[in-house]
Parts: sequence; C-alpha cells; structure tokens
Amino acid sequence: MLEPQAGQSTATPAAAGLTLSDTLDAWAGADSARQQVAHTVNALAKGAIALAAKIAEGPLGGDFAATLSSGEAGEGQKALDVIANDLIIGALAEAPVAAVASEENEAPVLLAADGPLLVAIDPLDGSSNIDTDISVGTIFAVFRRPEGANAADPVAFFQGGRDQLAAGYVIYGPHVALMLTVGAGTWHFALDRAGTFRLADAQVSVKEGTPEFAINMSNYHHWDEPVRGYVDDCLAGKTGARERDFNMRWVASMVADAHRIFRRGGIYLYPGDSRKGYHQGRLRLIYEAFPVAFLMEQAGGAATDGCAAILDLTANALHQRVPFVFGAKDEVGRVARYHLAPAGHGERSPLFARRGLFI
Ligand SMILES: O=P(O)(O)OC[C@H]1O[C@](O)(COP(=O)(O)O)[C@@H](O)[C@@H]1O
Ligand SMILES: [Mg+2]
Ligand SMILES: [Mg+2]
Repeated sequence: MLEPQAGQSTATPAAAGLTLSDTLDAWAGADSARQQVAHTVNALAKGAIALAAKIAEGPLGGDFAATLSSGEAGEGQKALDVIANDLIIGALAEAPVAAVASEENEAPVLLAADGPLLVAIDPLDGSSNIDTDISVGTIFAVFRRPEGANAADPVAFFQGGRDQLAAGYVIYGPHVALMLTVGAGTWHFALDRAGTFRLADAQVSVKEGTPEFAINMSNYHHWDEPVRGYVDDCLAGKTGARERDFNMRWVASMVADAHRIFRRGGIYLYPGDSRKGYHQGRLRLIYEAFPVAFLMEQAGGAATDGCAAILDLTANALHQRVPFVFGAKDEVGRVARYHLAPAGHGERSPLFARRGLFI
C-alpha cells in the first residue's frame, strides 16, 4: 500500500461532484509516485469509458456473446472479453505501466518495459451475462514493479495483497460506476452523461447486519462442511441458530454482487468445492480477489479465503484461484469461524448445531 509521506494528507477528498482526475490530483499533490498511480487510474477509466460505450451498443455492436474458446473450469472466452481486453490494455499504453496481467492473456503483456507500475485486470467480469443485458464489469489492481524485475516475467506480479497501490472496478450497469481505492478509503464515482466520472461518495462504508447472502446454491452438494453449515444456518431463518430470516441474491457477475454489498451490506461466497477445477473456487487472486478485498477493507468490510485475510496472501501464479468470501466484517468473521470448527464425520459438528458456537 502506498504509505503517505511525511506532511502528506490522508484526508479523503469530500466534495461530491469532483471529477475523477481532480480527485486524484488532490490526493497525489506533488508526490511523483502518487502522480504515476493517478495517471494510471485515469488511463484505466478512459479505457472503461470506451468499453461502456461499446457495451451500450448491445446487439447493434455485433455478436458480443459469441464464444471464441472454452476455459478449463467452464468459463469460455466471449467476443466481448477480447474487445474489453484490447480497450483496457490499449488505454494503459499511455500510462507509466511496464506490463499488464490479464485474465485473457496467459502471460503478462509488455507495455513500457521500464515503467514503474504493473497492472492486473479482469477486463470483463461476468461474461456469462453478456447476452442477457445484466451488469458486467472491469476489475483492476495496480502494483509497483519490483526494483529490477522483468515485467514480462509473471514472477513480477507475485506480490502480496497489501502491496496494491490502487484497486477498483467499473460496473457497467443502469449507471456506470467506478469504485476506487488508493488506500485512503473507498470512493464511489458515477459516470455523467458527458462522459466524466464524478465523485458520488468519498466514504463508502459496508453496512453490518444486513441478512443477505450471495452464493451459487446449485453447488451446495459440492461444498465442504463449513460452507454448508453457514448457509444451512442462514436458510433455517428465524427458527434456526441465526434467529432471523435471510434473503439470497446471485447475479453471477462478481462486480454486481460486490456493488450491492457496498450499497446495502451482506456477504458473497465463492468457496472451493469438489468439482474438477474448483478446489480453489473460481475467482482469481491477483485481478479479482485482491482488488475487491482492498476495496472492502478500505470500506470497513472484510475478505477471507476461509482461513486468512485475502490481503495477507501472496500470489504464486498469475491466474491462481482462491476461495473468496467478502462483505460485512461481522458476517465474514462468522464464516471464518465456521472454518475453524471441527467438521465432524460427514455430519455437522455438534458445534454447528442450533445454539452454535457463534454469537
Ligand atoms: O457461474 P458461476 O460459477 O456461478 O460463477 C459466477 C462467477 O464467475 C465470475 O463470472 C467470474 O468472472 P469472469 O466472467 O471474469 O470469468 C464471477 O463474476 C461470478 O461471481
Ligand atoms: Mg471475473
Ligand atoms: Mg473476465
């Protein structure tokens, strides 16, 4: 994380309506390392705005949902994945970025080899929704290029979650929004009709106590005991251990589920499960879990793989997967405690029973 230098302000710019670039300028001041981050985020935003215009064309823009190839765990590459990748990486070419790691490229894409920064992206999150006009998004994380590191080598990206300098996502929904953190809270921008991101909320805060969970329930029979135990207790409602009814949502676009949680609380789970290729879940650590976890922590929420805080992990493969649970701090902590408890012998441990070991 970019530490404030002596004399630098950590105050969040509070003026609603401020443009993204003015907000970043105010944060960066005269600090050249911050200016590089600001430049890079502005470039990412420019790429995202071009992508938003493309997405808004819908079927008139071409067959976005055409499948180009199929992935190892069920994710195929769609035409819009490639368009998104080209637009975002193209926009980063004018930023001080040495290389980009993308979900859509096996190896890092080299830009300015001696650039000071590295960017990791999921250019289009929620590809399975392209043909249904449901919100999709772009997720990004910005890192420093380690001193002397060859940016074309994936190892340059094997950094810790807390090494992120900036992270965010753009959601292409009924309105286009950018959620951004540079380590000074989580900021919410909305794209105005003239094509400028403007600050809507400089102090996003994840609400606690919202009884709403997001998980793909069709995988229930593949989950491990701790996840079943947690979901069973939510489903039991008022008469169960939680003593309240829960609501469930699953958009199958992580950005859309995350955005709902930023707006009204709740929790998202994509655990590891017993399906081939899903033992570490589905989400990718560097360009999906790290940035969303950074945004969450900066908004007072939390993110875990069940055992450790996501931001405490260090990547060891470019496209590494990770079980991913994020949302309101109290609820994420609860899921982690289910993982600590003994699982019993194919049945729920007595510790998971009605009274539970939980608050
Ligand atoms: O179809 P599933 O297995 O429920 O998965 C949905 C999840 O997969 C993802 O779409 C993965 O993202 P991509 O579209 O970038 O592959 C998440 O956004 C979403 O939460
Ligand atoms: Mg994704
Ligand atoms: Mg994607």
